[in-house]
This record gives sequence, C-alpha cells and structure tokens, in this order.
Amino acid sequence: MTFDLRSLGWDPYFAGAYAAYDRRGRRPARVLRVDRGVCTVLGDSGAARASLAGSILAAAAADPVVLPCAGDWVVVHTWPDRRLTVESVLPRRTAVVRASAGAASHAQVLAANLDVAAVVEPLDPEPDPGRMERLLALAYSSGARPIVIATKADLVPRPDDVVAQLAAVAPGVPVHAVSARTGDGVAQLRSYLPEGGTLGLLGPSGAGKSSLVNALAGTTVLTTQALRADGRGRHTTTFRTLIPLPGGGVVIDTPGIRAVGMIGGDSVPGSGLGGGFGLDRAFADVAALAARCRFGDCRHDAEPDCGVRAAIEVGELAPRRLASWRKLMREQSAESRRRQDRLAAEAGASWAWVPKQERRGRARP
Ligand SMILES: Nc1nc2c(ncn2[C@@H]2O[C@H](COP(=O)(O)OP(=O)(O)OP(=O)(O)O)[C@@H](O)[C@H]2O)c(=O)[nH]1
Ligand SMILES: [Zn+2]
Repeated sequence: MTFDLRSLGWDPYFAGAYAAYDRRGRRPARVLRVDRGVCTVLGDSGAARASLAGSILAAAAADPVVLPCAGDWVVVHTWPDRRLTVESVLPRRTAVVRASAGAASHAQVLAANLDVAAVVEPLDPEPDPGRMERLLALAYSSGARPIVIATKADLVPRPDDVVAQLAAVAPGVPVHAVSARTGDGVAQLRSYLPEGGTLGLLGPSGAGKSSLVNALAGTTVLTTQALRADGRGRHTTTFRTLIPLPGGGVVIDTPGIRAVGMIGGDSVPGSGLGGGFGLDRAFADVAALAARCRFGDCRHDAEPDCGVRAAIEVGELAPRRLASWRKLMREQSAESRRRQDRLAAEAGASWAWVPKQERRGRARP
C-alpha cells in the first residue's frame, strides 16, 4: 500500500524543514505511535517500525521533549541491512506539552503537529469544568485551534442545555455534542478534518475518545472496553495513536489523561506559546475583565478597583472562574520555578566537566 504524504498532513512547512536532511537512504514519515522506544511510522511506502538513533537517545537524556511522539514528522534512515532508525524529528508546528509527573520537572509531549486540539469531555457522568479548563489551557498552549467535544450525548435528556453550560467555561471555543453510539453530531466534526488536517483528542480515560475515532473512521480501528464497575482496569488506549481516516485527515487519540501538569515557558520552543499563553486564552473572559483593574499586575485579590472582583459582585463572572484561574496560575508559576531550578542545577553540573583553566574568563551561563 502506498500513501500520499499530503493526505497525512505533509505540507511545504515540513517539506522545507526536511530539505536539510534529504540524502540517500533517508525518507520522511509520520509517527503513528511509540512503544517503548520503537516508533511505528507511516511513509509513502506504508507503515514500518523504526528504532531511535543514538543521537536522539543522547539528546533525550537531557530533555525528553526531543523524543518523537505521535504526529511527529521524522527523518527515517534505511540501513543497508534494511533496518530503520528515526534519525531526526522535524521541527514541530504545534505540540501538546504537559509537565510530567515527578520532581525533575521535565516536560512531556503528548501529541505533535495538531491543527485542531479537541478537549473531549463526557456528558455522562457529569462534565468536570475544572478538568476542561485545564485541558483547554493545554490545547491553547499547543498552538493548535481548540474545540470542545462533549461525548455520550445519547445518555443525557437535553444535551443542548449542558452544552450551553460548557460554553461558559470555554469562552470563544466551539462546543460540539456527539454520540458515538447513535452517530449524532459526528458528521459535523468532519469540517475539522480536511484532507491533510490533524485532529487530536485530549480527554480523560473513558471519555469515549476511542469510540469517537471509530465513529469518525466508520469502522473499528481501536478497541474500546466497557468501564469496569469498580472503575479499575479501564486504561485501554495505552499508546498515543495516529489514525488516518478514509475520508482524508488524521486523528490522534491520546491515552486517557489523568493528570495534566501546567507548564510554564515555551511549549513549542521559540514559538512564544506555552503555559502562560494557554491560560490567558483559556481564561479570555478573566483577561478581558482584568483590563478594567486599576493596576496592570492586579492579582484580583485585595487590590482596590479590581475589575475582576467587581464583575463577580455584579454576577458578570462566575466566582469559580477566578478560583480556577488562580489555581492554574499558581501551579504554572511553581512549575516554572522548578524548571528554572533544574536548568540551573544542570548548568552547574555541566560546568563541573569543563577543565579549570578553561573556566577562567568564561561567563557562567
Ligand atoms: N452511551 C454511550 N456510550 C459511549 C459513547 N462513547 C463511548 N461510550 C462508552 O464509554 C466507554 C469508554 O469509551 P472509550 O471510547 O473506550 O473511551 P476512551 O476515552 O477511549 O478511554 P481510554 O481508552 O481509557 O482513554 C465504553 O464503554 C464505550 O462503549 C457514546 O457515545 N454513548
Ligand atoms: Zn484585578
């Protein structure tokens, strides 16, 4: 089977980046999934498995963000014995990056090169606004266009009412109610999947992401599993997976996101996108009200003439919006501090390798 790379999202942006790597034995391909360091990639001659080149592994030791993930465009090297290695990851246009768990404060890429980042929230059991706000900030900071997909619409009597409530925690973001079971609303999502377009699904485990992918594909490409009554053993989609759809466009299903740490700094290096950018966009209502505050750096706490608190008093803004914004801001600043500490510690550690005589006269980084 041969694939037209353009139907997978290949375009002049990636072709331009690839030109620097274009040599004998090299081909571009898109990463479908990554399994314990082995990538399944799809190129113009079909799908294949490729291991990671030593240069990528070495770079990943310092910063795991450089590891390929689903959606990445990579340079694949075919060796004379026909083995394949992923040699380079082409610059990402967008990336969903979360702070990984643990004290080291490294970031982790969940999916790359999305055009649309969908926050997937089930209508049943009740949607969780706090989770949606967090995922929306993540979606915005990826650089992709955010939307909300409210799943399992068949399980609630008046999905439109709930959608209206969800719209309040997602200002300016389209909210679509869908049912994978009945197919309602699925056709409308196709407008986000033009030829070569990439739609990523971000949501908790059990939100119905795999079912939605199957509904979009019109066939069963992912296995879904009924939730166990005790709520355990529900992690079915273990690896982030990119699925090319028959009608053009690709979907990336990420595994159920249990904890998404906010990151500070840039999520797509050099892009200016990042945690702060995402929070400002996801809380555009708070940001707009903040323009009325007397102080530019108002924390909407005890400052006089605070536009945000005034809006809450007259019922213009729900108090929980300010509380959510505060919580995510705090988390993001804490992460930024941890990251700064880590970078400082790493700079100190690498300094130790520089011979003494060379250190003299060199400014510390
Ligand atoms: N009634 C109804 N049930 C649905 C719908 N979509 C999914 N489900 C059910 O919800 C459960 C979870 O669906 P999945 O598609 O596996 O959820 P997921 O988000 O992929 O979950 P992970 O793979 O754990 O990330 C399954 O029992 C599905 O049958 C829907 O539209 N209506
Ligand atoms: Zn204020």
